[in-house]
Amino acid sequence: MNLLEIRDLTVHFGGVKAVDGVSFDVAPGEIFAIIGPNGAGKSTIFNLISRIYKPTRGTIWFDGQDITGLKAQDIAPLGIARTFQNIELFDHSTVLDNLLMGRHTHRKTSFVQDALFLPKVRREERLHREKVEEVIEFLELEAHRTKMIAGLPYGVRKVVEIGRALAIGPRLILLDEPASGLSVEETQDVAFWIEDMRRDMGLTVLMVEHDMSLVTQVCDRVLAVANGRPLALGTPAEVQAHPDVQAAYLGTEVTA
Ligand SMILES: Nc1ncnc2c1ncn2[C@@H]1O[C@H](COP(=O)(O)OP(=O)(O)OP(=O)(O)O)[C@@H](O)[C@H]1O
Repeated sequence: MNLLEIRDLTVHFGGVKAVDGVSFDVAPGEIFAIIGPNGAGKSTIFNLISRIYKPTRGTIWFDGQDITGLKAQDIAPLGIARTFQNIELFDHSTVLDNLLMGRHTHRKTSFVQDALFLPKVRREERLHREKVEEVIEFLELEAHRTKMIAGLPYGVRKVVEIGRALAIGPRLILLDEPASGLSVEETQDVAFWIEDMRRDMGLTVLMVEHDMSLVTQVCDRVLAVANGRPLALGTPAEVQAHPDVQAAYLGTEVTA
């Protein structure tokens, strides 16, 4: 069974068909990319999956459940985490606190229990900290754990953004342009982490990315979109060679 099934996904903003009849499946353990020129509708597909936008038409199924009608806050507890193109962290909190905030979606204790700091609360708190420490170790963030986000270089903030999503403990992670603004070396680190997310954490990865060298290196399959419409679906090599994809990119910058 597929982990994610998207059927005929469509959203119109006034006269703009931002996403128009997009269908694709993502298998458990797959690393899948959505590519396309600027304004193609890639981030809008992410916003539809994470229920920030309501589709005009179409359905989204996750792990056999129709999630099309769910609220945005119900998505993370199901096991879907995401990063944002424009990093969304708390600038005046530490790396550790930002990652711990990612865990809040799992809080099972009540406000009163928290205030009294009962054994159940202490146990839960310990579990959250253990999970966050695993993420810090995985992403090699030890040197930055008590630093404020605001003072960190862009490349490190980008990694913390991935960490915040991982701290949720998802089964599916949506990465919105994980390599944008990164150096070649930093992008290579991201490539290794994405592969390790699958191998060591059993994650399924859906990403939007412009950097075709990263896509080619890590992705099993790619969906190309333009003007909200699907253009081609297949391996990175098949999609890159597709005439409609090449035509869509004509006159735009593609990093290869
Ligand atoms: N909330 C919104 N209201 C109106 N139009 C929107 C909204 N969100 C997206 N759009 C429009 O939908 C289209 C697709 O935008 P989207 O951000 O999904 O593209 P993208 O492929 O992610 O582009 P980029 O690679 O530049 O990030 C654009 O024309 C955009 O202006």
